[in-house]
Amino acid sequence: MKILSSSQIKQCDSVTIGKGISSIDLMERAAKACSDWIEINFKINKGFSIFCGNGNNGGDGFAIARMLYEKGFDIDVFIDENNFKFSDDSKINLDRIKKISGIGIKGFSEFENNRESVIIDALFGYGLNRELSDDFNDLIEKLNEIHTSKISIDIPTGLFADRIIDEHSTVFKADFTLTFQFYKRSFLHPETGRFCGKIIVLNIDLDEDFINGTKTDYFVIDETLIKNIYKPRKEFSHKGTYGKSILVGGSYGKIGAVLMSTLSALRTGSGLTFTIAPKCGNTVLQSQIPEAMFIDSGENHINKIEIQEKAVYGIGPGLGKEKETRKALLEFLENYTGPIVLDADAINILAETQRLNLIPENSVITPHPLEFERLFGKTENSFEKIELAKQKAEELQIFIILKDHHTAVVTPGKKVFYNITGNSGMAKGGSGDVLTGILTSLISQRYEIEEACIFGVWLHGKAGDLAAEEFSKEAMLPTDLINKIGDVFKYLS
Ligand SMILES: NC(=O)C1=CN([C@@H]2O[C@H](COP(=O)(O)OP(=O)(O)OC[C@H]3O[C@@H](n4cnc5c(N)ncnc54)[C@H](O)[C@@H]3O)[C@@H](O)[C@H]2O)[C@@H](O)CC1
Ligand SMILES: [K+]
Repeated sequence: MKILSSSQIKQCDSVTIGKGISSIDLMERAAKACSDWIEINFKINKGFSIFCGNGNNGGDGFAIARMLYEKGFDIDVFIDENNFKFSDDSKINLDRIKKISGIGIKGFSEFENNRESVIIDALFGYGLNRELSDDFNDLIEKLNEIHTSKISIDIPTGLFADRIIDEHSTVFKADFTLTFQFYKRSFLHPETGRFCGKIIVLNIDLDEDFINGTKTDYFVIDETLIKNIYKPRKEFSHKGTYGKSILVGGSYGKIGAVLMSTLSALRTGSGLTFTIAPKCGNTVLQSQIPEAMFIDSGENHINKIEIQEKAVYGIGPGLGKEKETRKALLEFLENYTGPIVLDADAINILAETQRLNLIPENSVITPHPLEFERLFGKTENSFEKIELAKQKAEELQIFIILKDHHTAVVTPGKKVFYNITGNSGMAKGGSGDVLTGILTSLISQRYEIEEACIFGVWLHGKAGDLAAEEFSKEAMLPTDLINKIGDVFKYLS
């Protein structure tokens, strides 16, 4: 799914309006999508306090008020008593509710939290273009202190669609954000996304030709995209059809890391799977994963990485940074040109030796925020981090998978794909090792690298979501996630 900027969304709204639907009817469609969703999901709540601004976001609020009232809910609407200048469509919808005697319309200052009503924020949407005034800040701070369910329409008021906010900004803190047609970038970054609660994207049939023809660097990985990428296994095939994955890692005390990568590669469908690890890992690897072949290298840490033909390497899990291991990695990179997945200590070694130029083109690196910083330096915030990642991905012609709550795949063509599967139960040592195995396996099965990255992060998160469902976020382990990979493939096929 494309992510458009606020000015592109505005244009998209205008183009849609230019092609036959009036703006007031488009607002009606948007409000209907919201009120239908609210009716289904807030059945047991009787009352709603709806805070409306003066622009079209407020207009949505007035129309939602009318529709929820018609569905039998108690409604109070609150408006800015110091500003009676409304946008045209907002004014029409305000006039419509003025005719309904059962809907109370009051000033913001008249709001008293004297009943258990759900609060709906229709103050500002994508039209916000400057910091909020003190009056709005005070109102939002007051609303944020109230313990009741809160819903934002389109965007939590105080957030901009596609940029960072000052860290002291006041923002409405929603439990649900009902947003129209597109994710907004700010929903996907940690500094701003924390205000959105659960995000519900409501389709309001904006003009498809405009959306298809609009250029953007930013995308959300959705199931439509995944279903286009996923290649079901062919019946007439053999193990050679599904490639050769070689997982390289492990050191004394950290054999589990490469074990999990290897197992993940197998569970993702790799045809032939090898592990290069030090001898101390032989017994555990061979007994835990009889399907994988073991190639030893060193006693307690890797001292050589053998080059094999037609293989895809995933290097780094549990690797350690011993002098001999560093040398082995650099030597390997000097002599190998195929795509590689580099993670964990492989990334740290490259950062410390500043040998990033050795990474073959079209390789994948999977840094978490701290590893990214070691590689490319500090940034002020996560929006800047994405921009720096785009620049580096292009410069080095590699794919950067920036691991975070919403992991982002950054391509050498400077496209950014945000992942929305996954959960905080995956914030545990070992999850990254699983991702390395999945990615290596998908690339070895001849998925295009970009597709492998997109599919890999989605699959990893989805398996994590299934593991959390069964075991809880607290108790789930990366090995539980590996055991759920099969269920994700079943879900897809
Ligand atoms: N026909 C359309 O264009 C549709 C618009 N929709 C709604 O309309 C919203 C966008 O509406 P608008 O463009 O009217 O904008 P908003 O309602 O978000 O903001 C209203 C106006 O307030 C002003 N403003 C910006 N920052 C301010 C600040 N800090 N303090 C005070 N005033 C400020 C701006 O002039 C802005 O246009 C969307 O988020 C969505 O909710 C939906 O109804 C779908 C269709
Ligand atoms: K809003």
